[in-house]
Amino acid sequence: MNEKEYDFVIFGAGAIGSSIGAWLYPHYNKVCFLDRKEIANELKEKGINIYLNEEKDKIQKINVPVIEDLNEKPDTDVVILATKNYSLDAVAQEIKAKLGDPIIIALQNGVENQKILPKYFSKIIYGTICWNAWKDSPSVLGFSSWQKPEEGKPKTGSLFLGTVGDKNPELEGIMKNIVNIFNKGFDAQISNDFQNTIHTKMVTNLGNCVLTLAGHKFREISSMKTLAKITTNVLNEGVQILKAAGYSEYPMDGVTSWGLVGLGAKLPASISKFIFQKKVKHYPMNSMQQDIILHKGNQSELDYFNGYFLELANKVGVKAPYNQGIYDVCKEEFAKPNFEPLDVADIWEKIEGNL
Ligand SMILES: NC(=O)C1=CN([C@@H]2O[C@H](COP(=O)(O)OP(=O)(O)OC[C@H]3O[C@@H](n4cnc5c(N)ncnc54)[C@H](O)[C@@H]3O)[C@@H](O)[C@H]2O)C=CC1
Ligand SMILES: CC(C)(CO)C(=O)C(=O)O
Repeated sequence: MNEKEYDFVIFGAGAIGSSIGAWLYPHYNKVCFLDRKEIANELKEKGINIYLNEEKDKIQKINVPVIEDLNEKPDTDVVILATKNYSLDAVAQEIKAKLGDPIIIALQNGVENQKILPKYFSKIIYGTICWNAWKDSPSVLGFSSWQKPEEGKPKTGSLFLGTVGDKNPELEGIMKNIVNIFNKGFDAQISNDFQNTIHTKMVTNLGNCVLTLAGHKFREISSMKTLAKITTNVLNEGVQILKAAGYSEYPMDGVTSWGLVGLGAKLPASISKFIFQKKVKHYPMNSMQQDIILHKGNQSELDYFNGYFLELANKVGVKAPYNQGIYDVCKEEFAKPNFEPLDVADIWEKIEGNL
């Protein structure tokens, strides 16, 4: 096949941008990373040091090309946008001003990017990420793969790419070429049903804020049963909202299935906590825990996940008391200058009145 050789810039060398780059760059070298000065400098000096799960003894160092400004790469064909949703508008303006209208691959969780990016760009491919990654420092990256082990194949993550709206044959062709390039380094596939793909993934993201609020993995959890009960009900409401809004499930390896969510909500919490515990092992540290607890920030994607579902619930007339309660508590707690995760019993006390 006659493969087009695109020049890629990964805009945002955080957990997701760095994992994609670390998997791809050794097999396809027309890739460079862009991040803020301090992060860029550390990456230039130390490379990306990547490990799977807790296997820090098997860390792999990959030296990668890094830039601090898009003006250093005026011939960029494709920008892989791997920033959070809350940075997206400013970043889109910068790309527009410096590169015009390149091909964009948007990797955010949620659908806020579908509102923002079409204001600036005409060739947008969206992605749904099926792995969890975190940064111990700008140059040290851990990830958890959800892939079943395959003999002789290193584990990576899986990425589902798709377009939204009317199909544009040129963009579909570009997407196929990009998938072929990505497959040199990691598993990428095309989803012909992108809205259902990203909405299915977002159900899992509804739990991000619960685990952040409760400090899962960061503090003692006084009742795993209560944490499981809250999280499972938050996710189950998400499934009911999506069904009422006409979405259907798009199964992806590692992404919690709607059947399992429903079962978890139906079973007594003393049993569903075991399903919950097994599942969260896939997500050692979700992206919101990284923002709020690890990096001690007060910006998060709460509004683009639970906030979006609450708006949808309102539109389709579905009640979502768990999501509303948790959203309200997170809004208040995450805004505090020195957020400290709450005891799960206190979270329960704050939300149970509204259930
Ligand atoms: N971390 C995870 O496990 C997963 C994350 N996601 C989603 O992927 C998206 C990216 O998440 P992460 O990689 O975790 O975020 P991150 O916060 O680790 O990385 C974002 C990077 O973008 C950089 N950045 C932001 N604005 C910039 C600017 N103006 N100029 C230069 N660099 C800039 C930041 O410095 C940071 O290094 C989010 O929407 C998240 O929800 C999806 C699945 C899993
Ligand atoms: C890994 C996962 C699914 C955890 O919820 C995620 O998407 C995130 O961290 O934002």
